[in-house]
Amino acid sequence: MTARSHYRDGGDEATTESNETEPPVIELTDVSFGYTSMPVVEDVSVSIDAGEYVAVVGPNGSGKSTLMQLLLGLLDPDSGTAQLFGVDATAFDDGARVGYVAQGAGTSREMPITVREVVKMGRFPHVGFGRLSAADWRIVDRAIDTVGMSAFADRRITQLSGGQRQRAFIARALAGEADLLVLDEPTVGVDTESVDAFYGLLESLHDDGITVLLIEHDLQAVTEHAKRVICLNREIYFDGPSAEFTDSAALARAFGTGARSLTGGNS
Ligand SMILES: Nc1ncnc2c1ncn2[C@@H]1O[C@H](COP(=O)(O)OP(=O)(O)OP(=O)(O)O)[C@@H](O)[C@H]1O
Repeated sequence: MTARSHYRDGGDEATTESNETEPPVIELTDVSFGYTSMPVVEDVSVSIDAGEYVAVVGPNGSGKSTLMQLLLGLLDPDSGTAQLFGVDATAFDDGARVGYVAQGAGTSREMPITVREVVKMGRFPHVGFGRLSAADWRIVDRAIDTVGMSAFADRRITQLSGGQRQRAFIARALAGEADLLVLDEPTVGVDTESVDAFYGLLESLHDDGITVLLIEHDLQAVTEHAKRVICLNREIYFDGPSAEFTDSAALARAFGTGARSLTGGNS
């Protein structure tokens, strides 16, 4: 039995089989980190299991991106431990299992390549830099179709809207058969009409058993869509079901007195 997502099987099965002995996808234990002697993440312990859909929220400069880099092994904790799929995050080397969509991904002008070429890169960990087989190309095209980008497959990535670019990079992760999708503020630059559709896509990937972890500034969107919320402001102020976050005192404590309600537009 495996806790890996069913996306690779064509998504026919709606649930993820779990194995009692499978380690959490992400496990941070008492992690502290500072760029200087001042910690920006302090004593953070978080465990995320396969198939969860989690949003990290917090005010500007509260350590959200730093936390993502710690759990992806891009930064080494000053103290505590960070594990990815049961392995020390900095030593983790099965990069295809993790699809990371950074903020502003694909906006560089040095990237005049098409959506299909971007998504094709998702196969490289599996085939090296060799030629893709017909089966690999089917996986690429299915990934593009899953994110609703078939009509734009030959469009240059630099000629897409913010939301379309996000979809292209999610497709690259799907082509790599990622089990974990990590997104840093994915709806920045996405027009309001497309935000719901974007969350619909994340929901369907979650239904396929993919673990979804995102940083989101839109608190309303978080409580509507993510299943679990982690509210960070150097330390964790709240970690629980998103439905319980709405009126949480933690919201006011983490964001300050101006953010007592989610309808106030604070972020
Ligand atoms: N490379 C760096 N070197 C030094 N300080 C940094 C670096 N990156 C971030 N910081 C500082 O660490 C703190 C946390 O930053 P981080 O980017 O993790 O916050 P964030 O919650 O993601 O912020 P935002 O919501 O504004 O993107 C901030 O005070 C920031 O200025």
